[in-house]
Amino acid sequence: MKPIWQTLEQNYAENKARSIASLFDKGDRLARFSATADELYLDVAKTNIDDDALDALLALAEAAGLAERRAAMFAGEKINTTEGRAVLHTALRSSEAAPLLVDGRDVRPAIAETLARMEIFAEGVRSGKIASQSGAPFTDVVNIGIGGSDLGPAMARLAFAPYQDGPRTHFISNVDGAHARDTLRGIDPATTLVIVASKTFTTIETMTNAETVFGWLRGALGEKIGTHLAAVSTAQELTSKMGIDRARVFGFADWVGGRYSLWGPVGLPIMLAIGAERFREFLDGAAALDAHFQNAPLAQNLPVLLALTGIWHRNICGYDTRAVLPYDQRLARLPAYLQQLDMESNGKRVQMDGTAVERDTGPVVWGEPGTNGQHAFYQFLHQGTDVIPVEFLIAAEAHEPELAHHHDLLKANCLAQSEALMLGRSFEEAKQIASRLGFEGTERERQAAHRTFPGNRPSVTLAYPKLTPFVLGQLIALYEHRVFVEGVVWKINSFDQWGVELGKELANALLPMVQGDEAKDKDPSTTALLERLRE
Ligand SMILES: O=P(O)(O)OC[C@H]1O[C@H](O)[C@H](O)[C@@H](O)[C@@H]1O
Repeated sequence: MKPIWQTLEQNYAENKARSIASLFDKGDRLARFSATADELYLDVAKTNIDDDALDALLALAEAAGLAERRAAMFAGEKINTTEGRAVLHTALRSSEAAPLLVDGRDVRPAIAETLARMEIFAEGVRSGKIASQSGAPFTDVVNIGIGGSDLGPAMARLAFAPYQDGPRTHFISNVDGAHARDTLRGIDPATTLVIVASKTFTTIETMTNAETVFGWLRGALGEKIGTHLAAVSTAQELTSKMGIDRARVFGFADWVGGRYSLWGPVGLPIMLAIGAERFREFLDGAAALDAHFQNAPLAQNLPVLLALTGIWHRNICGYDTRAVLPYDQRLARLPAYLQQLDMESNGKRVQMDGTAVERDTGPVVWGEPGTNGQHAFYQFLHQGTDVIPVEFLIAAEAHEPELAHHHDLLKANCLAQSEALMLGRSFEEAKQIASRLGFEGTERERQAAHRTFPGNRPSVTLAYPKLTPFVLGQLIALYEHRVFVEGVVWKINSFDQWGVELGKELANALLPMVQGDEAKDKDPSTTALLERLRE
């Protein structure tokens, strides 16, 4: 593998200062540096990756055994080796019939049965057949969950606003009582359905919020609140302990990672909001991308191209972060969703075999919708001392035909930003601008320096016809597989998350001290903070 990394490093060392725009002079760059998968179009041409570098990156993926690892994942092999689990979120959206065995048992019947139960429940609630205690239809759904049991449906809820024809959906995740209090304000408990979503059903934030929200329901409905409850979990026995009727519990298996779980019961709030048919379209989009990932040649494979671009920027160029900038207000929560998907999956420092990683792994992922970001941090993107590779997302068409002029502005801005990042503005051009503004002599030079854009800053663009359920399904699956491919090249386990455990343990130990016990065995900084935070 070494020579491939060296080839890439050498390529970059020789071409670091080359203009990205000049790469378009040679041959049909776009034919190689763009690809489509059903409704998605990916353009990675505005990067400093040339033909030789792309060849080497593709060789890197091959040498890492990508094809075998991919086959192992889809076949249900236990590739999450620290937890001894298969990784089969793809099975939740698959319509294939051939048996898929985990520990010798076909997992497909249970998936189909749960999806059918979810559909009956969701359509029952939406039609009013499954109603509140008083018989009135449910008007609101409150989902209580955190991390993977929150971010997916919360992100999709915004994305699917134009399709929302069911009850309103609300999300309580943070253990901060303010989240529960502010979310419940203005909602009527008499017509609210509460879903407790937790893979493990032990997460302290979710259990605490559930007790609080149950109390809120009891205050309005009396002790019997069962008709207002549902649960989503892998731990069915724990849901019964909380008094949730088995018929209202939607289970899934431990081979669905929390941050990969919105395709199954964790997606129940989405199904309630947009209906079973639209939810199936969402699954179909993801399944289409799964098929593309498995079958398209690596050089035209969207997740592979996106991952290799990520590896180039992270490992070869040394960029620490990547910005995801959706020019789509309804994808406002996509960056937060991707932070968990990407950073919890690939924020790792040891390889599968327990030895230290050889290269930097996942970058910081962050972002905000365009055009809002333009008026906040884009200054940094264009003229800051760090280079930040950017990923733009844009739809050809909006859901508001009567506001088409808004969408035209959105598109023009998105394209302008990738162009400006790549082309920049030379000192010479800036001097002409300064002249036109009336500056002369050294003041003209000084003003021009501030108005110069270095350019040569890379970006990729994902374009799609319209933000439909099918397209969102494709998009999310694309990012999932991108994370997978990067993880394979880095030889890490993208499916565990041991890094979240220590804080949880220490919080348990600190709770009694926060509540008044003497601070014991704590460093002076923590002890002083404990004193200060006591009410
Ligand atoms: O769904 P739950 O079991 O409640 O877990 C919620 C979240 O908490 C954990 O700490 C993990 O880091 C996340 O991956 C998970 O999604």
